[in-house]
Amino acid sequence: ETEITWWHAMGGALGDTVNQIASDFNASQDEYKITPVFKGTYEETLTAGIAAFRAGEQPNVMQVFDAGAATVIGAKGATIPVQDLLADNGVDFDINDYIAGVRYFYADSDGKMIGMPFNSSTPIMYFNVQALEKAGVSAPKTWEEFQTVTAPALKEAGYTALSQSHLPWIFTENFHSRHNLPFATNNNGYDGTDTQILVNNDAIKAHFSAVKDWKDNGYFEWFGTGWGDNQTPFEEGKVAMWLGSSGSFGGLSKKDLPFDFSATMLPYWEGVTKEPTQTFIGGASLFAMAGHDAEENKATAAFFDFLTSAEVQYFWHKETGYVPITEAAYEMAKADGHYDRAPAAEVGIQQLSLPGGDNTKGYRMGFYVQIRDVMNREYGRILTGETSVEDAFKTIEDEANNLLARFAKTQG
Ligand SMILES: O=P(O)(O)OC[C@H](O)CO
Repeated sequence: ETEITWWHAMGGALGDTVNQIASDFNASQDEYKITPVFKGTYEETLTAGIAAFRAGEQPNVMQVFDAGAATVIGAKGATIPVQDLLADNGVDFDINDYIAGVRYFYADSDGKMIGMPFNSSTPIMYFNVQALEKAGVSAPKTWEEFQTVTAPALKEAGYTALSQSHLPWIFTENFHSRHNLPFATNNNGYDGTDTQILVNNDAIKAHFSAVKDWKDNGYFEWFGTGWGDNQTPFEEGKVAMWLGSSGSFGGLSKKDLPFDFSATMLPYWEGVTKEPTQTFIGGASLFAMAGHDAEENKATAAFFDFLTSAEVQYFWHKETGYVPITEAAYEMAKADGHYDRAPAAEVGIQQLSLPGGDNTKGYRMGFYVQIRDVMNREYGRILTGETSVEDAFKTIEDEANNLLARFAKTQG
């Protein structure tokens, strides 16, 4: 039996599902055994993986989140492109089996898939059904509706209207995609590494000015950069609407919440666009780390083959809320009546399937994890009144461009 390891960042209910998939794989055959190891947050898992690679102790499979993708894809020799791994080990692979939104996010500039899409999500709006009923409103489609109708009514009914769990992901990266606005030069970073960020623009500055006003009016609360810090007040029924990941659906469903919840698409600014576009995938993918022998690589390929089967993908989607990454798994979910039973479970994939544009496929920027740190620091300073929106975005632009220039140098 060949043993392989899988480092991941899936805690709580997600971790239970990861363990279940690993056990099912191990039980499905007797040649290979995979051991999943929880390594903490996405950031901690990436840091641990890079350190392990430098020490020659890397796992066979490493989960890398969206923000770390450019860095890992750019680290030549650190991973085996998944498309090569599968072909070398006789596993059928057709990129067109994957839904359009996930096909090229973890691919190189030639369209070769480098990372195996695994947990693909998108940010959506969850809401407390009874809170909205009490306030006599429905979930807003636009931010204009939010600030003029929904939030004042919810405040009157005794609720903070909104919280969110990831300002860079939801209010920055997907803000640009939802409004089809360019986020970086070079085709949002996909066409080269001499890229500059385009985050210092009027639309997002107006958005953050509005968010600060909402906070000052008691319509919005920011509980810090921690994901759970912002989700918990929603679960407790204090905050009526919460922007989180479609991958939070399963965890919320398994909790005994004191209200019914549902979900809808991420609002947009009608003043910015009358034709809102799709968001792009978040979450993470699995990379096959280089430096292992042929038998272990064969085991990794077998595991990826198992993982991407329609049955396993549908199980993962149903349990967690991460979107089905293959057309076959999506069809299986529909045929099984999953969305008849839980309509909110389809919101993520529906939002990913809205009309797209030139700027809706995400971004490719190296050292982006550090760029998010700069954003989080500056956004926190905006919300606590320590800096102005204007100064914060100038700082983010300058520091991000310095990081991008440093990354470009590492790429030769
Ligand atoms: O919470 P997830 O897994 O949907 O990931 C959200 C973001 O994409 C993380 O960068």
